[in-house]
Amino acid sequence: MYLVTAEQMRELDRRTIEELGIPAVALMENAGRAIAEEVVALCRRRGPGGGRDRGNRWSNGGSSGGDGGSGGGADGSSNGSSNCSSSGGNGGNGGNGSSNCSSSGGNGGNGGNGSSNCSSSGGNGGSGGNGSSNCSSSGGNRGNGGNGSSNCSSSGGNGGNGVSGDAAAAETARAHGERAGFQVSGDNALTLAHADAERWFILVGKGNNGGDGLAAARHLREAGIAATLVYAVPPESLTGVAALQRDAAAALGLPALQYGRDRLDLAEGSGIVDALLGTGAAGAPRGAYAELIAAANRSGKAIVSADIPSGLDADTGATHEPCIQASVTVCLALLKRGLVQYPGAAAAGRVVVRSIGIPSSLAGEEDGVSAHLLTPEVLQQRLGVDVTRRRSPEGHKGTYGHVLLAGGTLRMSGAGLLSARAALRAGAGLVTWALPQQLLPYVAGAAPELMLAPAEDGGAGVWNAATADELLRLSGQRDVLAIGPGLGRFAGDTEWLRRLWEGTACPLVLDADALNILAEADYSGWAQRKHPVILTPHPGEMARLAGRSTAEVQADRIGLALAYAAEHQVTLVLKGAHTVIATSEGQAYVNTTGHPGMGTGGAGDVLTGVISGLLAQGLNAAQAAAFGVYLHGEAGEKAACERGNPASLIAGDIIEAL
Ligand SMILES: NC(=O)C1=CN([C@@H]2O[C@H](COP(=O)(O)OP(=O)(O)OC[C@H]3O[C@@H](n4cnc5c(N)ncnc54)[C@H](OP(=O)(O)O)[C@@H]3O)[C@@H](O)[C@H]2O)[C@@H](O)CC1
Ligand SMILES: Nc1ncnc2c1ncn2[C@@H]1O[C@H](COP(=O)(O)OP(=O)(O)O)[C@@H](O)[C@H]1O
Ligand SMILES: [K+]
Repeated sequence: MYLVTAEQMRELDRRTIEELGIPAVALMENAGRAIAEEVVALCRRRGPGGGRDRGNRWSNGGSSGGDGGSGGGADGSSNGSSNCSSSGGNGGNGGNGSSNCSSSGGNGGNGGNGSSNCSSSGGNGGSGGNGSSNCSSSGGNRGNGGNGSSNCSSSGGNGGNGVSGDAAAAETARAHGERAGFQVSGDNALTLAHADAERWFILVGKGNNGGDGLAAARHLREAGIAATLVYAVPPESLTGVAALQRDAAAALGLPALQYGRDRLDLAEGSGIVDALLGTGAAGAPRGAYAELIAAANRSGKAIVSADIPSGLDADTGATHEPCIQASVTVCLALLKRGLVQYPGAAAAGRVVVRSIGIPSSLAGEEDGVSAHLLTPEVLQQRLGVDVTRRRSPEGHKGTYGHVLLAGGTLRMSGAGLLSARAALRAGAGLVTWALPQQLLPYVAGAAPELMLAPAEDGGAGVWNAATADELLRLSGQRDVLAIGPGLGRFAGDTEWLRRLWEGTACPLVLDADALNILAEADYSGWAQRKHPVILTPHPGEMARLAGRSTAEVQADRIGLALAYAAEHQVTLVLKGAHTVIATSEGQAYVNTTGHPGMGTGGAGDVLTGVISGLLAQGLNAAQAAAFGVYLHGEAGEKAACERGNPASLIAGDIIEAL
């Protein structure tokens, strides 16, 4: 899935309109319809008069996708769960909003709604794979299979009718399904059993985002939902296609208020569509926009944002003050970068990407820069990774490469051990851990699968500059050199690292203090390497490398990672929630796996080992970095699930879950 900036999106809009001849108003009409469908889907999920429904999932397509975080359910359900293997009992819901699960709904259950990376199956009468992605799913008899799913192998059950969620609509579908030869159904995506209990306020801005909201209001009216327009500016100031939408809404008699002129109490409604600011916004919301955003957040009502939450920087994920805190963001056409980086990702709630007639095939790399959400499809199709990690039947340990790890000191021996063990679990055939001599008695036997290469340390249990010769010698027979976990700093470390940088004929992975050494060196003057370098900084290390503050790094992670990787011709892994991988050729990948439980000492050392282990097996730098980050996050999710409470997750658990 592509990730675009506001400017790239505008260019795709322009090309669709000018080169394909699709009228702008048709795109807006589709946008409005998509937003209305997601409002209906949200109303179904929460029931009449429900409160806020905030979750955080991406899904691509269907109006019923992504029930993440809805919590609670019938017998044997796993709603809102993640990383679990579950099965719903009779009448249960299996796997709603789940991720990385194997789940199956029992009789009458729903299997795999909004799930990702799942194998799921709905039982009799269940729904399989609604809004899911990367799934293999199947609905049972009378089930709904694969609505809005992408990249799925899914099959609906007998009599299924592509409808989901709403019980009344499902009942209608069943009735029709049983009448052979004559099947009629209404517009199910805009059908809501309790529509008359809903009243939505549509906050309308001056630009095309406001136009989307106006179109949505008409479609909501069609679904029987009362929609009241709230203009942030005098309606007369709207222009172009947004003005067309304004006039259509007025002709239909939709009630309209103007902020600051008419009385408004958002608490009187059951939900809010935020169509104030989209990709055309510049800077922090001003005047009436800011006041409406603050009032919407205060109201406690569910908010569905059109395209992006108003107040969000669509490119960076930075949030202005104020910024809408949405339950659902209906992202139009292509996923905006700002929706996948924090704090924007949190402000967006659940993100649903809806197609509106702008072909994604138009998105390309004309300017040499592109960004993608890191999914199994991207790993396989764009990066050419065999995600099954198949082993050759005739393979042996020599087939899978040999990692050399330089790290660990007496005070930080665990970091080296974690890295080395993770490299083994990632599938490297052999791993040698080079470490200061004095550590040997303490770590010998801690991982019997490891080979240890003690380096002379003068009895202090720390590294010294003289060890470069020994490391150069050892690296001659190894496939990758990883430096950093538990390394510490020492006299002459800059020259030590320069010698390894210039003298090794294999890929290098640098982490922890190796990055701090690099940050202090002007390494642009070092000899160019023939073999790739992967840097794996956390935001603090990135700040030192880039000479910025940590806050500046976090303010535009994708942009900074791309710029740094291109300038220094390295593969960069900027760690943290939704880790960014940037390649020297101008590609960025934003990870989709991981868990807050991974914020624990040593988790990064494990990642270094995983990436090194993959490099040793012959993956190239981009493949190893991206797949390593993906697997590491997936293992973290699994380990968090297995621990019961994610707070108790420790780095070693991630290794065991690999
Ligand atoms: N065919 C298409 O084009 C399609 C477009 N689509 C939709 O259009 C959206 C982009 O629309 P857009 O470019 O009109 O900009 P948009 O975000 O509505 O706002 C701009 C207006 O807001 C104002 N303003 C700006 N910053 C402000 C601030 N900080 N505080 C206060 N006001 C501020 C500024 O007014 P000004 O200050 O210049 O008078 C300007 O007029 C996109 O996100 C998607 O939803 C889809 O329907 C697909 C088809
Ligand atoms: N909230 C989170 N969500 C997902 N991954 C996380 C989160 N917090 C930390 N991580 C991951 O855990 C690892 C922590 O690495 P790092 O900070 O280098 O730890 P250490 O230096 O202790 O080894 C990184 O891979 C990071 O992406
Ligand atoms: K918006």
